[in-house]
Amino acid sequence: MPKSSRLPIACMFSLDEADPISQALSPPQNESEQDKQKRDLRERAAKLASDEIDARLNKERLQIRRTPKPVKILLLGQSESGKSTMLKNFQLMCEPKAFRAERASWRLIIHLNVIRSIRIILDALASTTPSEYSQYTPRSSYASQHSTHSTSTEDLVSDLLPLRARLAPVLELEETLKQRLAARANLAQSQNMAKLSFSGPLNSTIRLRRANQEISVGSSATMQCNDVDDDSARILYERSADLLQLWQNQTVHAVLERRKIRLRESAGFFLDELETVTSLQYVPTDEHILRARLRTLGVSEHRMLLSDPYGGITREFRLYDVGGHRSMRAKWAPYFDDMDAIIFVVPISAFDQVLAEDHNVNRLADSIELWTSIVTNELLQNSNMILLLNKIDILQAKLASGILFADYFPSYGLRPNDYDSVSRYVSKKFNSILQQRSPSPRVFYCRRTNATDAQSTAFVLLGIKDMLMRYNLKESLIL
Ligand SMILES: Nc1nc2c(ncn2[C@@H]2O[C@H](COP(=O)(O)OP(=O)(O)OP(=O)(O)O)[C@@H](O)[C@H]2O)c(=O)[nH]1
Ligand SMILES: [Mg+2]
Repeated sequence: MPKSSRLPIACMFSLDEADPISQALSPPQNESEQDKQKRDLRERAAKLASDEIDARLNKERLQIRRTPKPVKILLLGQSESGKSTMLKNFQLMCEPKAFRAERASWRLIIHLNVIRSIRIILDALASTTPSEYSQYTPRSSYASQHSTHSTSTEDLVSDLLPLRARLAPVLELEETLKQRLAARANLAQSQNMAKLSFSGPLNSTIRLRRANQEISVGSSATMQCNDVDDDSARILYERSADLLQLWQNQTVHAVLERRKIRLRESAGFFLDELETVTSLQYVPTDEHILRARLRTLGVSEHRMLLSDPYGGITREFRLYDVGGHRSMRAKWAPYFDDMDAIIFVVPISAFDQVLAEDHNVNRLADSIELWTSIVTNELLQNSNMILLLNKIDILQAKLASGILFADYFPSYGLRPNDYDSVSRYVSKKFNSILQQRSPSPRVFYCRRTNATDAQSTAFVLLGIKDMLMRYNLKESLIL
């Protein structure tokens, strides 16, 4: 030990007797024996207190080091692939009470979804000339089973035109509902920015909406249905017979069929349940919430505490949901840093569709291109890649109806046009891109999902959660 360290404390800091610290640390001049003993006692007590504080700080530091890092998951994929629906499934699985507390808020969104479908129908009718109608022979099996209407031009004039006029108040409702929900979203967002609420020690969510859902929902008082919402619901209720008449009209189905508008496969489709969703007592079910369509703008962060059933360890999961529209993809990059996993959602049923933002681009081809850019990204090279081939229910229905996968992907060749072969082919395609293009070797984890089926999706998500929990725990022990 160097000699200087044996010097009295005052000497170690300064030899200058005019220095105020030296003066404060020096024993008083002419100190009596009694005062010296008192001073010694005081100094010993102070040292004891200081040692205790040090010990507590050390313990806390150790605890922080032992607490596993949060597991960070980024949901990626093109618009309408099902990212937000996957997030809803996570919430349903982890915090069902909070999820269900938001039920009432979803009613307005479902009403908006209904109005959107009605607008699509009325727009299609408006752009069809009376002479065109006479050529239509209904072919839809739905139409022939459910319709009570014939297809002549006279019927069109006597039925559809007055119907369109009667439905005008429903269309006017669209703007009112949008504005109301946007206003609430702003209010809820400012509240949520300030509020981090745990509803319990386990399986709870801190909802911190960084931004920008087109319309967001929440269970706060501001998001509850009120009298104004009841007025809108009443308009829909009063027009429900007209809505039903429109949806059951076989000319309508003939027009949609000829224009290749497949409403049943489109997002937020509720026209087959018009009576239920327009009833005054309507409260959305879990399934309806999963099927409701709400476009994401920007990025939102959702935190959940999840427990490991094997080790009883509780981990924080942070899920980031992004808007998948091409114009929003630039906002993803800041979230690439430090992600444990990417859940990449591909709407496999979209093999015969084009992007809403660019009608020259096939949606499945766009997903393949996007996947390539994600797996080759160096910032993400340490993230686990989880591929979800979603919307398998729609894929199955499409293939069964005779739509040929090979018509859109000629490389599929003469393989059977069935669900198993098509999904295996697509999965292999994504895997080969990962194996060939990833900067470092990575395991391919792929699942086929129908995100509107909560039970089967919960099973898939539980597997992902356990896998990530184990992986992340191992990583944090290495650290
Ligand atoms: N039939 C069916 N519909 C699904 C499935 N997954 C999602 N949907 C529906 O597809 C629509 C779009 O899903 P979202 O989860 O909002 O899509 P997104 O990827 O978040 O879209 P953006 O927010 O625009 O990026 C919703 O109406 C969902 O209910 C599925 O597996 N099957
Ligand atoms: Mg979304």
